[in-house]
Amino acid sequence: MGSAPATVRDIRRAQRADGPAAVLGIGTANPPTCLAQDEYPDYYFRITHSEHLTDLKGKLTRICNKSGIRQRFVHLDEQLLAANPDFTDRALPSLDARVDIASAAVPELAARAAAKAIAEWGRPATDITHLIFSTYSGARAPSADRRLASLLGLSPTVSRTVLSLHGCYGGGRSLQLAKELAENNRGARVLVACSEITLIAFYGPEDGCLDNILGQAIFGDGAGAVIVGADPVGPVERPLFEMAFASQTTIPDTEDAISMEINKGGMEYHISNQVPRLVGCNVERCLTDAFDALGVAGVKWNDLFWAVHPGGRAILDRIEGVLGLDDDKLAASRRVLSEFGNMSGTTVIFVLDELRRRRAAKQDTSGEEAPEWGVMMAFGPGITIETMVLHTPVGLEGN
Ligand SMILES: CC(=O)CC(=O)SCCNC(=O)CCNC(=O)[C@H](O)C(C)(C)COP(=O)(O)OP(=O)(O)OC[C@H]1O[C@@H](n2cnc3c(N)ncnc32)[C@H](O)[C@@H]1OP(=O)(O)O
Repeated sequence: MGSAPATVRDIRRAQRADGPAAVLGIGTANPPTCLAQDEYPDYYFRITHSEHLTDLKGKLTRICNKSGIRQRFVHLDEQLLAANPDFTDRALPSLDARVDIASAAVPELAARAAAKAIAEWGRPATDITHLIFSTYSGARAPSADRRLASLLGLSPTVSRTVLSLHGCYGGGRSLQLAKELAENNRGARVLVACSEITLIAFYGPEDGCLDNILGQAIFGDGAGAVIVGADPVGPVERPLFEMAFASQTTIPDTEDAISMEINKGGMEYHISNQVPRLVGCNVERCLTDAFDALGVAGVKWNDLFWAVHPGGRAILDRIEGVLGLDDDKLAASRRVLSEFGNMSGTTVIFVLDELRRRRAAKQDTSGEEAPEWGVMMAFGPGITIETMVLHTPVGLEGN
């Protein structure tokens, strides 16, 4: 190997970044059709020709009223449904048509979010070295990551990875993987893109299928993108959140609590009504383990900032209760739930975006310092809990 002696250890050291991975840009996007939550039961039962199922409509109305959601955005509008009437009946083989639509729409939505993240980051898209794409709508190869790379004009040497069917922890998982890539590859710039459209799992109401009624009440469509990299190059790159520690925990004996399955009629899912309790019983242990790993004891949860996946209003209530959080601590999560619903893995990226805006606004209006340390958490099938300890560089405008 040439004249200079180099050990594998030296090479390894030179390959790694010096500092922690950080979020360098965030972007989000939604499809244009906006549905008001208080009108949704009428809308859904009308477009699925199911007005006669009055008990189910009553149930959907009750859940919508308690969901903490004001509005959601969806790709599947009335016109698209009229062109694909089979989508209302999950017994019909509509998967091909759904996959056709999703294969175009999912990367296009991701591209809109990614363009915003790249613009905030400030460097050309061709400087992106890695791409991690997460979606529950993927059922083809080459898949949405390949299409997104083309839409954005990424380099042909970009290293691509797809995460499929991770559901609501897809965003958390992608960000942890991005952290590992950025810290282990000096100079790496990782684009994380999550894009979810509920079209793959849309069907009409059926007696005995209450999971669908819950899903109809809470899920929405959206895409989120984040640029992650270590050792930011100033003055162009400005770290929004540094990623201090990340872990994944699986709650034992909960395989059946949240599940998703692709069938001939689209994706079906099950969400146990025990999910808020199961998540609530396990979050504190995940947090304590994370801070123990950092060698920090006795953390007061109210001294942190919080970016929690708003899977449902009851999940946020439960977490707030078990951790004794002040009223405003989950405000970013509640706001995203209210304005967009649960967009599965994408949602936590919207929460990070909302959180940094709130922090900047607070600093501008009151001059009050927001907490320096915080936590991001996301939950999904498994039940899997993703935990990440975040740090905001002090004195940076916009943090
Ligand atoms: C997909 C992924 O990977 C990850 C995810 O995020 S999965 C989704 C996670 N989200 C959840 O699990 C939802 C959490 N639950 C909630 O937010 C709330 O329970 C809720 C908004 C659904 C209802 O609010 P609430 O305060 O519990 O009201 P409550 O009056 O007790 O219940 C209202 C109705 O919801 C129903 N309900 C609650 N959880 C349900 C569930 N998991 N499935 C079906 N119905 C459910 C109740 O049975 C009740 O029905 P009735 O009115 O007929 O009695």
